[in-house]
Amino acid sequence: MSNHVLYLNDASIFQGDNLVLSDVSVSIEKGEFVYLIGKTGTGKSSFMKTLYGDLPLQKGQGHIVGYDLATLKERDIPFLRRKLGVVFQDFKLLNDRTVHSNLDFVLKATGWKDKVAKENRINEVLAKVDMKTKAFKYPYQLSGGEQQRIAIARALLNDPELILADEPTGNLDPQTSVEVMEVLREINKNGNTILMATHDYALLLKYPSKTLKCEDSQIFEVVQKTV
Ligand SMILES: Nc1ncnc2c1ncn2[C@@H]1O[C@H](COP(=O)(O)OP(=O)(O)OP(=O)(O)O)[C@@H](O)[C@H]1O
Repeated sequence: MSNHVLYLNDASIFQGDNLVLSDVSVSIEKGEFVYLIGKTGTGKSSFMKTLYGDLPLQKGQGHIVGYDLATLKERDIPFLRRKLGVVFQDFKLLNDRTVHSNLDFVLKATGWKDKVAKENRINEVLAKVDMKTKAFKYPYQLSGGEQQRIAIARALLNDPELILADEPTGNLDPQTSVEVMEVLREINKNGNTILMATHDYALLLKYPSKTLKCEDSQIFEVVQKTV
């Protein structure tokens, strides 16, 4: 049995008719922490969108957490997303609900009914990001770094097989970026697989790990020099 959570072979990524990436052959194994880098406009977000079903895979093979991207149906997408945790640069929390209610909303939407089980799960994920004391706060009462921790907690609710983080530190200052990165690394050490798109080369140098680069319509693995 292979340990791939993601496997693409000779895949092409399109935005409409516009070919963004071609000949994409990459794989991610269970437990890996993988960076996705590349200049602006080289296709990082398009790649991520293809992985969570926002863009169709029109050419080539792609398998992610047990789903075949080439034959993915509209009705499969919510189920695919339950097996993925997605974290965005702009957090995407619901501002009119408390942290607790943001998390409860996702649990309800993904079929959790038992009240005690929901409370336990909310407490567990908040503990993982060190935010247990902030459950009653509204997102606008939190700093950017704290909001991103909550977004990470939300991504963890359904114990995802792969976390896709699209520039999760893009809106944060350098010190807060390091703190959020420490949270992601801790989660990775505890067994979660993470693919993180970033522009933040300081983080790459500080925390070297497998790195994929988008350039000239291709994705390839780069060998990093450690410092
Ligand atoms: N909705 C869209 N419709 C058409 N073309 C798009 C769309 N979104 C992005 N593109 C194009 O696809 C290419 C890749 O964009 P993408 O956003 O994936 O790059 P990126 O590497 O994530 O950039 P950034 O680092 O700025 O977020 C660009 O040429 C962009 O203009």
